[in-house]
Amino acid sequence: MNTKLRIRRPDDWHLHLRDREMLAAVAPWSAGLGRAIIMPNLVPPVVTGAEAAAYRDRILAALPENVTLRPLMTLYLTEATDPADVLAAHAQGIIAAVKLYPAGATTNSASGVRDFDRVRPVLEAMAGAGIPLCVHGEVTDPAVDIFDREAVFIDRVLEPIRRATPGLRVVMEHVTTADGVAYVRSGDNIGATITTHHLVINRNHILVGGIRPHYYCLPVAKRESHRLALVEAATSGDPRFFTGTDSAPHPDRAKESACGCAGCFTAPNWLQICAHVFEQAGALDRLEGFTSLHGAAFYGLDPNPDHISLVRRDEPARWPERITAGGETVTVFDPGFPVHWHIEDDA
Ligand SMILES: NC(=O)N[C@@H](CC(=O)O)C(=O)O
Ligand SMILES: [Zn+2]
Ligand SMILES: [Zn+2]
Repeated sequence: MNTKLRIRRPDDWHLHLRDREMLAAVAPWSAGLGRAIIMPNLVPPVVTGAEAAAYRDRILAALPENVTLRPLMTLYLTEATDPADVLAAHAQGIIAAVKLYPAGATTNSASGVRDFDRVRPVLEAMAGAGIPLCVHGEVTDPAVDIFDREAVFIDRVLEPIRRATPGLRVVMEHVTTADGVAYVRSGDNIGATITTHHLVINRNHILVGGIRPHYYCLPVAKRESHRLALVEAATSGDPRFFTGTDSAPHPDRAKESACGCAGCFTAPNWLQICAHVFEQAGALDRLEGFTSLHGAAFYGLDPNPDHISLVRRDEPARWPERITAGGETVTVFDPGFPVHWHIEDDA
């Protein structure tokens, strides 16, 4: 039997589109979105309003014609960021948010923040203007176990920042722990994105039976009890939790390596997989909130005006195992089970 679910066109509140050949190869896979928050961790990073405007133009040029995707740009916060530039870029509609990477926490984060006191004037300006701060929430202290870095970040960095900057709107990006979920639920002016892959894999998927580089991302997937907390949060209907795929393409050569880099490429199949997760949780009626309503509300935007349909069919949905980008291949995230949800664009 076919089941059809019609929902507002989804948005993605955490997306890596990269640049040059990779941008050209991956952008069409996100063309069905309404809006996407575009991450600024290019090499070199997108630091100024002018750089964000130029990057937005490169993204628009890489998209097929007549697509709906509206890229919402972000600035990469550095210790040298000028509050006036952030405010001007926001006032001109160039940026929707600012991204905080603790220096060294993840891919291309070397220019991130080491001393959080040095960005206080920017954060205060953002709080005053209502500009959200998107946070990669992991400490980089080598003494902290990698599986504890999100929980420790909340106590050592995030809570002090939020106390010192009342009114600052914060998105805890790609939350991966029950601690993160509980923290988001405990406060005001805070939301969280949850990725599709963290809804379906736990740390065993990365390590049991051999090292699976295509399941390695940051924050690293945690134990099963945390995955269950993420599924509960995503499917609960709580508007503080919304989709951020963190689709993060890397060449297979860079992932299948003695020191493989972090990131899962989920743009081609994240929505189909999300429908599966919500179906399994008996929460299909809450899928639209998670993919299409809660994030827009957090960012003060209306839902997209148009709709798509998700149709459950007996035959599994298909997507390529890998795509090519320039001379490289990029492996598409494999959920490890058949997914029967297919997308139909109603636009
Ligand atoms: N999530 C990842 O594992 N990687 C992201 C960076 C990030 O979002 O932390 C990337 O840019 O590759
Ligand atoms: Zn991150
Ligand atoms: Zn990311």
